[in-house]
Amino acid sequence: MHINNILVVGSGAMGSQIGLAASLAGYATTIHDIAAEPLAAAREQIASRLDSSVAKGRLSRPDADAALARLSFTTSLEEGAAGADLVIEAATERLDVKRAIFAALDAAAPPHAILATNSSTLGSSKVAGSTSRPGKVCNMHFFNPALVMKCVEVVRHPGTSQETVDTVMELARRLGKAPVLINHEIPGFVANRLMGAIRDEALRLYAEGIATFEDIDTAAKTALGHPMGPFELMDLVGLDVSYLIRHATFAETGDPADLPHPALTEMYERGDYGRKTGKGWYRYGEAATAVK
Ligand SMILES: NC(=O)c1ccc[n+]([C@@H]2O[C@H](COP(=O)([O-])OP(=O)(O)OC[C@H]3O[C@@H](n4cnc5c(N)ncnc54)[C@H](O)[C@@H]3O)[C@@H](O)[C@H]2O)c1
Repeated sequence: MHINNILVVGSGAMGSQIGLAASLAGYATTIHDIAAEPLAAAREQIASRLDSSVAKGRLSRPDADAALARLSFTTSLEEGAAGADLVIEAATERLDVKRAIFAALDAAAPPHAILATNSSTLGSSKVAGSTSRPGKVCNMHFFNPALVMKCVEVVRHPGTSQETVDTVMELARRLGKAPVLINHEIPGFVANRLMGAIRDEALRLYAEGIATFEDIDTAAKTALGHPMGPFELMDLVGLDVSYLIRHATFAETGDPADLPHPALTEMYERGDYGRKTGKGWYRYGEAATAVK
């Protein structure tokens, strides 16, 4: 299926960068949000990101201007969906919100349009039933920051059609990404499960007093070539986010092994969320560099 027009729903951390990636790849792209403020902030951030790419010589001025001209912004879902061939939903991570969005998209988007969700934790089978086109629904899971990270996980639910999978994989390639296909929905998909396994082992080693968290981070970087240690990564992602994801996973699986590690719970309850609060495993100064 040929894609010309893309709608991105949600203009937050992920939606704004997914929208920019699509317009840079040449697609006429609309970004929608329920509120005008985040939409205006996204537009401003996109314009300044393009300016800085031009200043660094990574993008020509005409290409930056053309990318901005291919983007439009709207608070009307109906307006944004009307001409869309493919929608990437990147709104707040709440099932009720996403179900309502998918029902509205189903009513407003052309019958051929594919409806994908960028959700990290909700398999698309949870929203496909809100539409009359479950075969055209899947996860298209980008990583943060979406402009930079190459991986996109395309996750099919049992009813996703092969044409939908092929179209979304091809779109990801056209956005300059390296898509991976996940054949069955599983909490955390693949990349976050791998990351979770490393994080859990790091927490276990630390809690048993085998090594300090600083030394565990050092080993991950110097022996495994990871750009960041698991504790540094938890601070970057936000300990609150890690904590809430573990609870959401536990709610789905009922497996006590999926509950957050006690060290994580303790920090969450203290309000030490990592970089965003200035203290997590490490302490962060004004410039958000670790000062320990
Ligand atoms: N942040 C990450 O690292 C990350 C990584 C991969 C995937 N995701 C997924 O991306 C999605 C968005 O995450 P985010 O971090 O960008 O969140 P965010 O909070 O930065 O942005 C969400 C945006 O959605 C908007 N919104 C809320 N309800 C809406 C509605 N009904 N219609 C339209 N817009 C609505 C909000 O106003 C907000 O601007 C989530 O599903 C999340 O699981 C996030």
